[in-house]
Amino acid sequence: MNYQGVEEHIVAWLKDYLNQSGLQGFIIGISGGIDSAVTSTLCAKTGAPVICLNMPIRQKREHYRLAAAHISDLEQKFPNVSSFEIELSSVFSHFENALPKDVASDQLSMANSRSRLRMMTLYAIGQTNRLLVAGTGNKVEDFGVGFYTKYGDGGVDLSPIADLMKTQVYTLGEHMGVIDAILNSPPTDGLWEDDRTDEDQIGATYPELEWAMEFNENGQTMNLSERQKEVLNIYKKLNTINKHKMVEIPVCFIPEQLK
Ligand SMILES: NC(=O)c1ccc[n+]([C@@H]2O[C@H](COP(=O)([O-])OP(=O)(O)OC[C@H]3O[C@@H](n4cnc5c(N)ncnc54)[C@H](O)[C@@H]3O)[C@@H](O)[C@H]2O)c1
Ligand SMILES: Nc1ncnc2c1ncn2[C@@H]1O[C@H](COP(=O)(O)O)[C@@H](O)[C@H]1O
Ligand SMILES: O=P(O)(O)OP(=O)(O)O
Repeated sequence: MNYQGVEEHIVAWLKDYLNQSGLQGFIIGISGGIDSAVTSTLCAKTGAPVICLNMPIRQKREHYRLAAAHISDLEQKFPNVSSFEIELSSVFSHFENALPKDVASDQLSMANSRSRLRMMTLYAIGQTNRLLVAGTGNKVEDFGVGFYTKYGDGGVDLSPIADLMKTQVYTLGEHMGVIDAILNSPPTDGLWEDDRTDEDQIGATYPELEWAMEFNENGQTMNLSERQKEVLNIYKKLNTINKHKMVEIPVCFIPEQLK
């Protein structure tokens, strides 16, 4: 892949969309992971105003530090980048306390609620400052395994890196000078009370999932190893149960004779 060409293409695409939208710039949540680091760097390169938000929710110290280090690096390199830190832990605790006990103790529901609280915050600050919310999803997460929160980190205005596989996002990040600490840290959604990585949750690495996505799309026939069969099963299962995130919302159309 021609990474310089890809960088220039995405930056031009962002500028073009921004011009057509009539808004002023971009806002992005920064987690300390590679996707938000690359997306924010691409947005910064448009020269338009960019706000980076660090939004800890009972965050692991290490994730918080990585996000802060990336934001500081970007602010030093680009005068059009500014940032806020919005501590959401107490808001999240109030929300938890307002919910029925069985919901508040449902870890998956609460993990996704963290993501939705961040989405709400991005749109609040974005609207006041006339900014587009930039999405950070990549191709294998968004269109392969659907590994994101519906209307959480999936609730965005535009998706600059959604046609790049996760491994390509890493290489683009390296090409654009994203800090080593982020390039070297394992992907994690940081939505849980423990330290689980994406690989722990999914049961396969991103390179394995990318292989499965391509294999599945190309309809190849070959002898598969036991591990390849296992990975393909994981991929197909997630792709199927999360299909609803990859298609348009079903609309109940009213037949003409009933109108
Ligand atoms: N990028 C990341 O690494 C990242 C970011 C956020 C979340 N995550 C992970 O992604 C996962 C998200 O969990 P999830 O997918 O269960 O939550 P989700 O909220 O994204 O999707 C589940 C919801 O979708 C709806 N739904 C389910 N089946 C449907 C169907 N057939 N048709 C229409 N709607 C349907 C229901 O409202 C259900 O509650 C978690 O494991 C979380 O840790 C990863
Ligand atoms: N702590 C965070 N602060 C700001 N934005 C965040 C934070 N954690 C996550 N985000 C945003 O959500 C997406 C997806 O995050 P995952 O870590 O992959 O779940 C991330 O790219 C940020 O934009
Ligand atoms: O979306 P991010 O930036 O949190 O990246 P990752 O999922 O690799 O942690």
